[in-house]
Amino acid sequence: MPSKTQLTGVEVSKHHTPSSCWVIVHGQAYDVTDFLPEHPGGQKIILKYAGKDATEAFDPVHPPDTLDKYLPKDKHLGPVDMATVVQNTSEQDSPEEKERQQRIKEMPLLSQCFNLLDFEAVARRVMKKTAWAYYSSAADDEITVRENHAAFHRIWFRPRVLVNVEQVDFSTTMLGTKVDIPFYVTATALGKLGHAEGEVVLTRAAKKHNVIQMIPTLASCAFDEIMDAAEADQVQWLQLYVNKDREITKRIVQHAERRGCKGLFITVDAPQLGRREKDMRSKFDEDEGSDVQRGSTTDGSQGAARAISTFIDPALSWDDVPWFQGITKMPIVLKGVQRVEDVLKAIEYGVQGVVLSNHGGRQLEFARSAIEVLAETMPVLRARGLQDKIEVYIDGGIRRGTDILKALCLGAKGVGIGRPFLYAMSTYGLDGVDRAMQLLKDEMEMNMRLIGCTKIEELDESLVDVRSLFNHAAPPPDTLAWSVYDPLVSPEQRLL
Ligand SMILES: Cc1cc2c(cc1C)[n+](S(=O)(=O)[O-])c1c(=O)[nH]c(=O)nc-1n2C[C@H](O)[C@H](O)[C@H](O)COP(=O)(O)O
Repeated sequence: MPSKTQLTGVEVSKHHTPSSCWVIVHGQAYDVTDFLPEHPGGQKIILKYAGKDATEAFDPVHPPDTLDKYLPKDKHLGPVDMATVVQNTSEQDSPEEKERQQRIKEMPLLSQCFNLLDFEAVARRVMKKTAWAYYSSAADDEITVRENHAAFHRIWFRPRVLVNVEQVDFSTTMLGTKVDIPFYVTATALGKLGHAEGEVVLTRAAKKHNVIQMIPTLASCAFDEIMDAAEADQVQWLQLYVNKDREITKRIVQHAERRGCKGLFITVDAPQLGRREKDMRSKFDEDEGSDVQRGSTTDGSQGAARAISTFIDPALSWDDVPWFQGITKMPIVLKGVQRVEDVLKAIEYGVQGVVLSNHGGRQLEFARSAIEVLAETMPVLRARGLQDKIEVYIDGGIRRGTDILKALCLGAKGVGIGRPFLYAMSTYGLDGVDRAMQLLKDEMEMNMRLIGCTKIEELDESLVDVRSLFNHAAPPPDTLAWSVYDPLVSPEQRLL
């Protein structure tokens, strides 16, 4: 029997309309009637769970403290006797979900994943449709996301031989922090779409391998939750989407600095989030809204991306850089720079670093790969004696130790890796991310030996052949167009 102070499922279920809307989250009932018009993810998603348990839809995209932060105390109605709540099992009972559960049972052993793409193959088979769509999607025809990977295959090595490579050390520093290997976990939003614990899984793996984690603005976990999950000396950076309301941005940046973040990565390639059609197609439910910052309404029908990003300020410009330098002492890095002219400008403005990046192909379609922009940039900086004035990182399409080595030979300080760690987390949890990072370490050690180097400082452009890198003769296949192309004369007609 429910205790006197507990609400029952029947009582909550009576409040399922826009004029009286209660939901249950983590066993607590909330009156969200007045909040409906303010919900950044739109009203529909909440009304879909009106009078019901909304926990499963709520968790992937809202940090746990969201309701405490945004809902007045008098709307917190108290505990619900969950034994009296009728759970919505329609999705679990669907044939698709049953098939997915079967594929999960048949997953390969973790030890059978030998490279980062193996995790992607498993993720594609076992992840929920919405989660796979959000993580894997990229802009428009997904040409750039494939170019990010393909560009590395247009670079060949010129290895040294007869070098004593018995002792190999690929540790380095990033913004002054010593790391065991020159990659970091880059910012990727909505970690709980792939794993119930979200970004804190990446925090734990980053600690184990002494690499840096970049905390996303749009994380599923609360920022403080991710900082608290780090161990004493573990270094984390903050990735920032700049809010139209600069007071909110200032609060976020100064809080991150107080908590000990060691770098501010301002995302500059997303004045508006790109058009990611896989994400849109997966009918991202407007109500899975997101922990967007206040003051914006969203159009959930555009998939997760649009539903979580209308707070981002498209007016952000170079004029804002001095303002940021005035509100924080953290090193400032511009994430999403895509041409050498802007790297030179970043040096003029005195920022400490840039990430050459096209956002994993999720933003401007036909943006060039970061490795190609790197190969364009570093010779110009060296010619002007500016190569030590700024730390240059790249991300996008890095899947092998050799990709990391090519980037460092061309002058990168380090690289960011996104999707592979999401897929490893979504399939095998912490063990998956741990193995993914170890695989990269093993590949780095072997390939450092094979190119005849023992330390990061020895990696230079003489070790790579980039003659075909700038040759776009064969861009990634335009699969979408070719799949629907209707030739003027069909092959059968041609035979007549
Ligand atoms: C895969 C992924 C990437 C996202 C990402 C979410 C996902 C699922 N999100 S997004 O929702 O807005 O697009 C972010 C983000 O929050 N902020 C950001 O700066 N970059 C974001 N990125 C881009 C990311 O930081 C790297 O630039 C990109 O992932 C590198 O490419 P790979 O995935 O191939 O390693």
